[in-house]
Parts: sequence; structure tokens; C-alpha cells
Amino acid sequence: MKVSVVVPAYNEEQRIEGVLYPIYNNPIIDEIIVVDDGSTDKTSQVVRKYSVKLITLPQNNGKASAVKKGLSLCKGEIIVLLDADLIGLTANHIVELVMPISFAEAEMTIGVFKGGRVITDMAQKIAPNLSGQRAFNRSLINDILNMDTSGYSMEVALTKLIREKNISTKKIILSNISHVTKEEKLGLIKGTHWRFLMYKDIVKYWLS
Ligand SMILES: O=c1ccn([C@@H]2O[C@H](COP(=O)(O)OP(=O)(O)O)[C@@H](O)[C@H]2O)c(=O)[nH]1
Ligand SMILES: O=C(O)[C@@H](COP(=O)(O)O)O[C@H]1O[C@H](CO)[C@@H](O)[C@H](O)[C@H]1O
Repeated sequence: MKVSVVVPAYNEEQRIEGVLYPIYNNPIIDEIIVVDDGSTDKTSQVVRKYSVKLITLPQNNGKASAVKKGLSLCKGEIIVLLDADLIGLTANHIVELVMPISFAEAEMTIGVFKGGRVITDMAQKIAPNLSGQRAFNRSLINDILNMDTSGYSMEVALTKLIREKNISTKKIILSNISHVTKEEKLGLIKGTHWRFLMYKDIVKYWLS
């Protein structure tokens, strides 16, 4: 089965190679689409060093719309979503996310960090359903594209969709992987502000 990987990226020039390098040119992956969500840094320039498809959006519209743009263009029968700021990603993590889908054990897998860093392990233990690392069957793509979601409400919208449509899921432990937190990327004040905006998107979606 063909595998597409979609990576939304906003101002990830310093981190995105940590995601592309381990997986580009890998025979298990047929297509990698990076959606540069209106970055103001050199994200696109860095991505162009790799043989992947790059979509550059003219302005920053938030993670959900970047992911949807990638989904609307990808061709795989199995689709993998990855954040652009992962630390310690390996091709094996992709295999672990994809296998249960290809063996029809689940329609969607949700990757949960373990053994990476305490801070991100803890966050994912508390809220595994917020994970941006997933694989799913193409049969779900129209439902996902039709979700009324914006900003950081992508994962919470997926959780709602899973419940409503009774989609079978499987949690996959991803070992020795982490991501760069907002505070690490942006500093304490700006990072906390973005975190607040993220939770606002999530709560707003739940209340809608
Ligand atoms: O407006 C945005 C904000 C984030 N992202 C991307 O969405 C993913 C998750 O975002 P972030 O790292 O901010 O979330 P966190 O993992 O810190 O919650 C990353 O690949 C970001 O580059 C995006 O495409 N557009
Ligand atoms: O793990 C979490 O609590 C949040 C916040 O991560 P940071 O510590 O701000 O990097 O990250 C996740 O949630 C976002 C909203 O659902 C997703 O978009 C991210 O992909 C995911 O990493």
C-alpha cells in the first residue's frame, strides 16, 4: 500500500531537517508533502534541499488548514501526519504507525512518545489524543477534510470524529522521540502565549 507523509510546518527552519532527513528517500514512503504554513523564516529553503513535495502557503493560517492542504493533495492509501519539530524520529517510527493500518488492525494509529524527554512524555501521557503523529486509512480522508477545524483544533476534531464515526484506533508507543516545546522555540513569554492560544483553539472547538 502506498504511504504518503504530510508535514505542516510554520517557522521550523531549525528543526524540520530532523524530520525529513530520517525519512526522505526511504522505500517504505512513496510521497512526502511539506506544507509551509506562511513561514517567515527559511523553512521552505531548507525543505528544498530534500526530494520532497513542498507547498508554500502565502500566509499563516494555522496547523489545521496546513494539514488539510497536504491531505487534499496526497495520493497514498495510508497517510501519515508528522509534526515538523520532532527530535529522534526514525523510519522505524513510521513503520510502527503504518503497520496496523496496512494489516487492517485499526483505521487510525495515534503515536505516543515514550523515553524521549520527561516533559514531552508526560504531556503525551496526560493527553495522548493531542498527538500530531498519526497514520490513517485513505477511507477517512473525506471525513477529515470536511471537519470544521482551524488552528490547533485538528487533533481535538479528530477525537470527536473518531467517537462520532466509531473509527477504530490503536495507540502506538513511539520510543525515544520528543518534540521541541513552544517555550523552547519561542522563549518563555511568547511560548506561553502560543500555548494559551493553542488551548483556546482546543476549548473553543469542544464547546462548539
Ligand atoms: O500556525 C501553525 C502552527 C503550527 N504549525 C505546525 O504544526 C505542528 C505542530 O505545531 P506546534 O509545534 O506549534 O505544536 P506543539 O507540538 O508545540 O503543540 C508543527 O509542525 C508546526 O510547525 C503550522 O503548520 N501552522
Ligand atoms: O503535547 C501537547 O500538550 C501539545 C503542546 O506541545 P508543546 O509542549 O507546546 O510543544 O502538543 C500537541 O498538541 C497540539 C494540539 O492538539 C498538536 O497540534 C501537536 O501536534 C501536539 O504535539
